[in-house]
Amino acid sequence: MVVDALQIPVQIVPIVSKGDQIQDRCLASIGGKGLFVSVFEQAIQKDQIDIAVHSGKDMPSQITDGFYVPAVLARANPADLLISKTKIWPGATIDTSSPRRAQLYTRIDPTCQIKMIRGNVETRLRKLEEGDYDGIILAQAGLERLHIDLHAYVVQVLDILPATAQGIIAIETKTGFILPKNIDDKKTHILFDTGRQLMALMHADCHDAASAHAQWIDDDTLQIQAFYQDSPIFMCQTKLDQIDACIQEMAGALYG
Ligand SMILES: NCc1[nH]cc(CCC(=O)O)c1CC(=O)O
Repeated sequence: MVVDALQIPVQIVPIVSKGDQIQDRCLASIGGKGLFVSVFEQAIQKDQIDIAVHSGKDMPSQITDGFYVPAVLARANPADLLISKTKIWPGATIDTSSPRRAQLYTRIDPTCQIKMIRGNVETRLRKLEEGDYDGIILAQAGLERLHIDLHAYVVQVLDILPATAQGIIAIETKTGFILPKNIDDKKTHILFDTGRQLMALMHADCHDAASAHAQWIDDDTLQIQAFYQDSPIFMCQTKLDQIDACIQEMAGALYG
């Protein structure tokens, strides 16, 4: 997608990050903030690559000094999906390694049992097939990008707050490097920055049961929703020039 947008000859350098090796992203127990991005930052420093392409939601809330995000792509659908073999029932066993999904799904079904399985999407779907658990929660955007065929499953769009920057692909590079073509989706970039700034103010990232999710209501109004651990979902609407005040207030209420 990024290569298409840049419209210049690009050399793709595949890099396996620690997160990929462990085959599970943002797993709280193996921790280490920015598991995904640090290896890419090292490759940029060594001039092995010019830019890194990340899933925005896997990036730490604050970017490493000396790096910046010159562009994000237009956001894909940020929804989370609940995938199961048959319609899910109260008390079902649900697979997720995301503290946010565990916290928010438990609010929908307090009798559910959360199981944290390691593995990529294929492994998880196979284990669902084999009956290791009854349901699995995954991001719609990721499933669509991987062209995973879900027609054999029951798929339900979950009414839970998505992760900060879910569905947003972000480009990272070192300060001073200018992209040969401006491919930034400005409106998505505002959502990206707003959510991440609020997460940083809450001292939270994807290892925490927390999220700050911004969306456009109209051309110059944002809606921001956020929660931290067992707090309710806080919501505010703000005009563009008041975003900062709005997230300061929300952070104060959520992370006192
Ligand atoms: N936590 C891992 C992760 N990081 C980005 C995506 C794909 C969705 C996206 O780009 O936002 C996924 C998979 C998932 O959460 O189901």
